[in-house]
Amino acid sequence: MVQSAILGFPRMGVNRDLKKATEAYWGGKLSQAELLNEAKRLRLEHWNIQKNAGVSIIPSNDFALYDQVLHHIQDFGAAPERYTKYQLNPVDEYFAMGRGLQREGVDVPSLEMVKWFDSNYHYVKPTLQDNQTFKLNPNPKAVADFLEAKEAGITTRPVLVGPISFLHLGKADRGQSVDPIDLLEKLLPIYEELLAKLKAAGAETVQIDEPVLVFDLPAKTKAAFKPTYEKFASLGSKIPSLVFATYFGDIVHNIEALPKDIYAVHVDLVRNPEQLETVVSALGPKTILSAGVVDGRNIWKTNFQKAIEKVEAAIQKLGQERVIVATSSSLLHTPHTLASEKKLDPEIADWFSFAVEKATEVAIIAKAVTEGPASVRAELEANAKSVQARASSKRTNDPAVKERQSKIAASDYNRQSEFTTRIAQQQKSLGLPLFPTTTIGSFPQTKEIRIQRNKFTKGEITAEEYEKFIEKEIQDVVKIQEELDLDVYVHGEPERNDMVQYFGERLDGYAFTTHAWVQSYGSRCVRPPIVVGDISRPAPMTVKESKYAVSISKKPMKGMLTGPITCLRWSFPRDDVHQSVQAEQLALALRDEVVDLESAGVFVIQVDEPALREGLPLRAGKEREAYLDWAVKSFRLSVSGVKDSTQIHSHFCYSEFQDFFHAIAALDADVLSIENSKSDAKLLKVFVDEAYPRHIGPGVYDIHSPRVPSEQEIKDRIEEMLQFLKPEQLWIDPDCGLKTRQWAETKAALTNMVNAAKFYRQKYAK
Ligand SMILES: CN1c2c(nc(N)[nH]c2=O)NC[C@@H]1CNc1ccc(C(=O)N[C@@H](CCC(=O)N[C@@H](CCC(=O)N[C@@H](CCC(=O)O)C(=O)O)C(=O)O)C(=O)O)cc1
Ligand SMILES: N[C@@H](CCS)C(=O)O
Ligand SMILES: [Zn+2]
Repeated sequence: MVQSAILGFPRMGVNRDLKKATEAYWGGKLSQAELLNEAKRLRLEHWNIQKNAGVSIIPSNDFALYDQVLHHIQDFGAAPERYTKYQLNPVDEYFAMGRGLQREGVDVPSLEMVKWFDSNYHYVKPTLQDNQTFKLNPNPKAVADFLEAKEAGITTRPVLVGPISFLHLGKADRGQSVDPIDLLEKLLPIYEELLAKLKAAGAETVQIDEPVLVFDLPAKTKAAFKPTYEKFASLGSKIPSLVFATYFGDIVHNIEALPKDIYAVHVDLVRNPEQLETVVSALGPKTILSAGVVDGRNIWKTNFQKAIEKVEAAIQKLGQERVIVATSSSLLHTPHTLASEKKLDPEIADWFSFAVEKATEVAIIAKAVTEGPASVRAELEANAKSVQARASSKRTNDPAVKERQSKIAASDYNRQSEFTTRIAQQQKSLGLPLFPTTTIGSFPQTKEIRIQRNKFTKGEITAEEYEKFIEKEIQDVVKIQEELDLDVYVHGEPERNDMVQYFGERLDGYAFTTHAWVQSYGSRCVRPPIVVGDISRPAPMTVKESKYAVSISKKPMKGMLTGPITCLRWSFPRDDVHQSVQAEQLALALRDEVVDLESAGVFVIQVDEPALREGLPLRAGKEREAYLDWAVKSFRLSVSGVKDSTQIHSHFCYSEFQDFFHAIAALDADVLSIENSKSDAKLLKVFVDEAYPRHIGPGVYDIHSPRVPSEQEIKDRIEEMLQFLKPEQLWIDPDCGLKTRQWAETKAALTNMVNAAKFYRQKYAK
C-alpha cells in the first residue's frame, strides 16, 4: 500500500479563526485559556479534515500560534535574555519575541522576522549568543500536540525543523559574532532528548525538515549533515524513524549530504521533478522516498496523470513499499478550502484546489498507484476533463496583450536621462530639505475603514458614499502629515484592501477570491489574487485617489503602486506560461498607470517591489541571472515612461543586498526605501563599496511592532547610517507601510522620527 502524506496544513482555520482569536487575546478581549482552547479546536478540526480525506500520514506540530520556528526557539531554551528576564508566562514571552512588548515596565522589540525561503510567509529568526546554551522545555509543544492528537484517536507524524536548518536560518544576535552552525554540538542533545520523548509518547515517525539542503551551503554546514544524521541513526529504536524532508528546490548539488541510514527522504517533485533519478540512486538500501507531487505553493488542481507518472517512475525503481505520495511542501502557503468560494465563476473554480482539496488529491493519487487507476476512475476522468478545459479555455488568451508585448522597444526600458540630470531637475521642482522625511504609503487600516469597505463590497453603501468616505480618510491623513511636518506625503492607501489584491481586482486576466486567505506572518493574512489569463489594464486603477490627494496637499504627494514582480509573486501565478511573460504583461499595465499618474499631476511615484528579492532563485547561477534580467527589465518597463523631473521611488522590505546589489542598482530608481531597522547598518556598506549615487531611505524603525521607538533610538540609527551614506543621499522613513499599526503609536513614532530628522538637518545645515 502506497501511503499518502501531508507535510503541514494551514492553521488559520476556515474563517481565519486563529487570527481572530490571537488578535482578541492581544486586545484583552479573550483570556489565554480561551485562546489556547481555540487553538486546540483548530488543530483537531484540521487533523480530522485530513483523516476524512483519506490521508494516511497526518502532521502534528505544524500548528503555531504565531510561527513554527518561534516555538522551536522557545522550546529549546533559546529565547534571548532580554525576553526571559521579565519572567512572563510562556505564551506572553512567545508573543513578545514575535511582535515585541511595551507595557507595564516591559519594553522589548521583537526578534527579526524574515521570508521563509522564496515564499510570502515570514518566520522568526533564531537569534543566538556567543555563549548560547540550550535546554529543552520539560513539556515541549511537539510532544504535547502529538499526545493531543493521540487522545483524539489520530496518530500523527510530528514535524520538527531540523537542527541544521534551525541554525542555518538563525543569526548571531546584535553585537555577537557566533557562527550559528558552530552551536550544533550543543543543540544536538536537545534534539536527541526531544526525539526520545516523542518516541516515549508513541510517535513512530517524525518529519524532520531540513529544507536548507536546497541552498548553496557553506562547506562547514554541508559537512554537518553526515555526522548529525549518523548520530541520530545510532540511537536506533530509542527515537522515532526519521523522514528527512526538503522542499522548494532540488538537492542534487548537495546529494553527498543526504543521510543514507534514514527511514525516509522527502523531495519536492513539483519544483524539481528532474531530481528524482539522482535522489533515488543516493537513497540508502531501505530508505523510503516521499514524493512531493501535489503543489504546496500554488492553487492549481493537480494534473493526476502527470503526478501518477512521477510516482510510478519512483515505484518502478523502489517498489510500492518504498514510496509515499505527498504534498511538495507544507500546505501552509495555500488557502484553506475552495468550498468557501461562492462567488468564483464555476468555469474557473473548477481549475483550483486549495488545502482541503489537496488532501483529497494525495489520497486519490496514492490509491491510484496502489490499487490501479480503475479504483479511482471517476476521479481521474473528472480531473482529466478539468485539466483539458483549462488548457483550451479562451479566457487564458488575449491576442491584444500578446501584440503589445511583441512591440516593446529597447528604449522603453530607459528613462530619458541619467540620474544626475534627473535629480537636478527633481530637486528644483520638489524643493525638498536635507534628510527628507516620508512614509512608505499606507497609514493605519482602521476597523472603521475595513467596515466601510465591507459594507461597500456587500452593497450596503453606494459607490458614492464609499468614495466620500475614502476622500475624508485622505483629508485626515493629509492633515496629520501636515501636523507631523513630514516632507513628502502619501494618501495613506485607505481604499486598498491589500497592495497586490487591490491591483489584481482591477486588472483583466485575474480571478480573485472571497475567503482564500494565506498566512503571511503572525496573525496577518493575505488573499493572493490568481493570474488565470493574459493581463491588461481596462482602466486607471489609482489615479482618482492620488489626484484628489494632490489637490488637497501643500507638499509633494507620492503616487503609490505595486511593481510587476511583487504583483506577480504575491499572486498565485499561472503555471502554464513563464513568469517572465506574466511580469511583462503586468509591467505594461503599470506603465500606463505611471504615465496617467504623471499626467494627473503626481510627480513623485513610488513603485513598490518588496518581493523582488524573494523571487531570486534560491541558488546562485544561470537561473538567478535569468530571473534578475527579466525582473529588472519589468520594473524598468513599468516606470520609464515619465519625464526626468518626475521622481521614481521604490521600496523593499528587506536589507539583504550583498548578493543582489547589481539588480537594485540596475532598477535605476531615483530613491529607494529599504527595511533596515532590525539589521546591522553595516549591511549598508555595500552602497558605499559600489559607489551607489542615488538616494536611499533605510528604515529607521520597525513597523511590525506596536512599540514606539524613542527619538534617541532613531537618532542612533541615523548616526549609524551616516557612517555609510552621504547626508545628501539619506531619506528618513520607517521600515515599511503603517497599515497594521494603530494611530496613537503611529503618530508618536513619526513625531520622534521627524524630530530626529530635524536634529540632523540642523546639524548638517551649511
Ligand atoms: C507588505 N507585506 C505584504 C505581503 N503580501 C501582500 N500581499 N501584501 C502585503 O502588504 N507580504 C509581505 C508583507 C506582509 N505584511 C502584511 C501586512 C499586513 C497584512 C494585513 O494587514 N492583512 C490583513 C488583511 C488585509 C485585507 O485584505 N483586508 C481586507 C479584508 C479585511 C477583513 O478582514 N474584513 C472583514 C470584515 C471587516 C471587519 O469587520 O473588520 C472580513 O472579511 O471578515 C480589507 O481591508 O478590505 C489582515 O487582517 O491579516 C498582511 C501582510
Ligand atoms: N506601499 C505599501 C508598501 C508595503 S511593502 C505600504 O505602505 O503598505
Ligand atoms: Zn514594505
